Amino acid sequence: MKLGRLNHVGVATPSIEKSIAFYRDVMGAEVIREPFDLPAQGVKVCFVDTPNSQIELIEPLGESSPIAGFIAKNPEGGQHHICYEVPDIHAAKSWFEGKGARVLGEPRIGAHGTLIFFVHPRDMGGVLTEIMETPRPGVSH
Ligand SMILES: CC[C@H](C(=O)O)C(=O)SCCNC(=O)CCNC(=O)[C@H](O)C(C)(C)COP(=O)(O)OP(=O)(O)OC[C@H]1O[C@@H](n2cnc3c(N)ncnc32)[C@H](O)[C@@H]1OP(=O)(O)O
Ligand SMILES: [Co+2]
Repeated sequence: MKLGRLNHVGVATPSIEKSIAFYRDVMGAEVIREPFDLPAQGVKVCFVDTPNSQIELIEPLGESSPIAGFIAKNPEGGQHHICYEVPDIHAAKSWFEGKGARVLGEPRIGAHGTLIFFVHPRDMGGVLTEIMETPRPGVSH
């Protein structure tokens, strides 16, 4: 497998509204997209565009949010994961499993509307890693 484009850096926050204000007023982010809920993934999401990638702000949504534990340990929030693009999500899943890495669950639809999965941080040098199928041109995400 060839290292693909860094699609986004996931940043967990207890308050997406406060984080939007930070990226707008301190970091000078021009375009702030509207936050949206991803109940199936247990997060509220807001993408902040950078010149060459995105910051994905994520806030726990619901009791069983997968980031509730992270926010409990890091009440101010913090860098949570990184996401790379791949051309074929299923081939990528087999690749990581073949390398003995723990793929967390089956591929599912992520915040860009394409299939994603996560690889356990303990198998990735301590970095929770999201793998995402590259959005198809002309398909809105
Ligand atoms: C999918 C929508 C959107 C998108 O981009 O499309 C998103 O990205 S949503 C992002 C939120 N969803 C997820 O993160 C799903 C995958 N994550 C998980 O399944 C869990 O967070 C998991 C398994 C990585 C950790 O679960 P939990 O926090 O409940 O377990 P522990 O606290 O026991 O942690 C186990 C072990 O991992 C270390 N850890 C936990 N979180 C992270 C992290 N974000 N980065 C690095 N390391 C992390 C933790 O310190 C523990 O280490 P240990 O040495 O065993 O103590
Ligand atoms: Co993500």
